[in-house]
Amino acid sequence: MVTLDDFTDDAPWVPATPAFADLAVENQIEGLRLRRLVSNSDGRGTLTVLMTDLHDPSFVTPHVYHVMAEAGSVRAWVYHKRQSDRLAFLAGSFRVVLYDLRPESPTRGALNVLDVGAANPVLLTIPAFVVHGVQNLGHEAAHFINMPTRAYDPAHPDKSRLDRDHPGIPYRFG
Ligand SMILES: Cc1cn([C@H]2C[C@H](O)[C@@H](COP(=O)(O)OP(=O)(O)O[C@H]3O[C@@H](C)C(=O)[C@@H](O)[C@H]3O)O2)c(=O)[nH]c1=O
Repeated sequence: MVTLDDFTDDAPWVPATPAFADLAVENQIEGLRLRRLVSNSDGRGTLTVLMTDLHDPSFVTPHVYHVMAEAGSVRAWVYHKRQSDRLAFLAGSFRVVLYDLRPESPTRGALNVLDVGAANPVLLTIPAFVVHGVQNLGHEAAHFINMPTRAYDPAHPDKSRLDRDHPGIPYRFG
């Protein structure tokens, strides 16, 4: 008869590559943050930590959701007034486009175009009022995770949208 004492405890270990290292973005929009996601892989597959309060008590989330994006699909343009988005891309091939329309921002007018996903696994923090859009560049459905800083309330959805082809934004999704 097996008992709990028959199990072996994992030994303490030190990660070879620290997760969440900050990555630089050219002409980076103020408040935008790009951090490296590190996958631990073995013969069974991979495990990737998307967020943890282990080293930073503020690095937690009240709300997590999964987005399945059809091939070629575009989610644009949108901003939030009360939350930051924290988007985890670690599979597929996505283009994230950000545009700074904040009147007081030191980077007002800046456009950032980021290609992320399996080839560039990142956690992207998008501050409130920063306009953004996400496109699945791949030829099959792909997935990303959002862990915003506030829970989504259907009674008060925090989502402000503009048509993806609006001429006022200097980017066109293909
Ligand atoms: C965000 C959210 C949406 N929903 C519902 C509302 C709607 O029926 C469906 C799709 O929601 P939306 O149209 O708001 O999601 P969408 O426009 O696809 O926005 C997504 O795309 C990227 C670019 C983002 O920036 C995120 O805000 C993410 O929500 O899911 C929830 O039930 N819970 C949630 O937390």
